[in-house]
Order: sequence, then structure tokens, then C-alpha cells
Amino acid sequence: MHSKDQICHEDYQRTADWLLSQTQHRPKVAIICGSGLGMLADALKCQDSFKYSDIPGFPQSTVKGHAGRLVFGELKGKTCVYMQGRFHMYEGHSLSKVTFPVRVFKLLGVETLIVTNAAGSLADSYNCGDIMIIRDHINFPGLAGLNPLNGPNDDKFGPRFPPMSGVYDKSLRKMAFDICKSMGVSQYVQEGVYCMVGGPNFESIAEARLLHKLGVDAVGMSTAPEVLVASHCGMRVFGLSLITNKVVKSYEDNESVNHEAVLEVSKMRSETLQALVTELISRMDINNNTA
Ligand SMILES: O=P(O)(O)O[C@@H]1C[C@H](O)[C@@H](CO)O1
Ligand code: HPA
Repeated sequence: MHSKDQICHEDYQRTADWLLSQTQHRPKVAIICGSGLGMLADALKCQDSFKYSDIPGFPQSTVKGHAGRLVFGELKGKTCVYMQGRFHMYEGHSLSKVTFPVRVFKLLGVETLIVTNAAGSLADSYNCGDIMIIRDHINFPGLAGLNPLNGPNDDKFGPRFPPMSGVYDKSLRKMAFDICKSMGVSQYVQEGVYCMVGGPNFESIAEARLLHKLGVDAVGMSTAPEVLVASHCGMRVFGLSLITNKVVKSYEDNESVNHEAVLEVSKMRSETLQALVTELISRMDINNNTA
């Protein structure tokens, strides 16, 4: 480790080597579970799980609804690793720490990253409990210069100036839509633009109106940095937002959001999301390696 915030290739490699020495699983798919969505990992067979506090170099989760465990296992013949709990910038982590697991996954051999999150909706047609397939994102901290790729570029992971168009894989988005249709849940499935804000506060009404005008469909406090780093190192990316609340846009509205309500809605849709993610992974074209 060079300085508090700078992480070098050997740091990622050390954590990856430790994990490879602790489990026989060799995952090709990684799933990051959003707030209250840790149970997505319950579908895994032959689980090997590790508390973040036991993994050398791993940051720690501090947010309720983020258990802080890495779970390896098999899903319909595909080897996966699930993060039960992610790291957010507002917890005080640097963006290199927030995205540390993504580069570790790359070194484990992961080729596809699935990100999930809880988000508030701006789109008028969305309802609480809707599932939004992420088509694209707006990375507000990134636009303001807070980027996990800041600093010397590590060419072993990817280029200095990575493109960020077409990052959310089109064929996986289509596959997800088809699965939702066959599950009979299309009526509450949307596709839209996710916007990352820094948090931890929820949006003021004026901020909500701004985001709405900008064409944001759903807003949250994560995901963009992980997606950026995954795409930089050549991973295929798919993302889902669970709409846990409608963002208040009117001064006449007396509603307000809180984290408990977010977790409550996550729980309500957990089974559907688990079925969707499981079926998506089972239909993916992946060659499994064995240890
Ligand atoms: O980890 P995610 O993005 O799902 O968490 C969202 C954003 C905040 O961390 C929290 C607010 O309730 O949920
Ligand atoms: N805003 C930001 N982040 C969120 C929200 C929200 O309304 N809901 C869940 N995460």
C-alpha cells in the first residue's frame, strides 16, 4: 500500500490470492447486493462465505442492510460470488476502497458484474416496488472530479481514458426483459437512467426537481463507481435498481423517505429479484473453470 488512499496492483492481488487459497470456487459472475438485498445470495448452492473483517485488505460495511459478507457458490451450474453489502462514499471510504472488490473480482477471473441497488424514482410513471433495468447512468460525483480512476492509471486493468458509452450490456438487458415477461412481472419492470449522488442525505425538493429535469429516472448513492471500474477492466455489466420510494418533488407533499422504508420495500421484492437474477445467470453464456 502506497498511501492511505492509493491502492496498488499488489494489494488487489494479495486479497485475490488469499481468497483463491480459501475456496475452490472460481467465479465468472459477481453480484453486488444493494441495500436490503443481501438475500439474493441465498439461492447459491455449496456456499463458502467470508466476513469482510476476515478478508485481508477488504473494507468494512457500516450500513444497516449490508451484512458485510462475501459468498461464493454455484447457481444452476455457474460459479458466482455475491457481495452481501457494498461500500459507499458517504461512509467515509475513498472511491478506491469503494471499488476495491471489483478489481479483486477481476483477478479472480470474473467476467460479468451484476450490480443491484435501492433507489428513489423521479420518473412520474414509476411506482414503489418497480424494478428498473439500468440503461445508463449519470455519475454526479464523477462529473465533479470524484472518480475511482483518478491518479496514476494501472494499465494492467485498463486504459487511461475509458469510454463510458454502451456500458450496460444490451443483450443482457434484453434477456432480463424476456425473463420478466416469462415470469409475468413485466407490469412493474422499467428501463431507465440511474443517477448517483453522494448522499447520505436524501434529496431536497429543489434537487429532486433538478434531477427530474435532467432526465434521471432513479437516484441512489452507489453503483456508478463500481460500474466504471468494472467497465475499465473489461467486464460485462448489468444493473438493476429496485425503486424503494418515490422522490418527493412537490412542496405540497408531506411524505419523506427514510432508510427503514427503503429496507422494507427491498424485502418485499426480494423473491422476484432473486428469481430474475438467478434465471439471468443461468441463461448467460459462461464457461465455468474449476479450481
Ligand atoms: O447500496 P444501495 O445503493 O442499494 O443503498 C441505497 C442508497 C443508500 O445507501 C441507502 C439509502 O436508503 O440505500
Ligand atoms: N435517494 C437517494 N438514494 C436512495 C433513495 C433516494 O430517494 N432511495 C434509496 N436510495
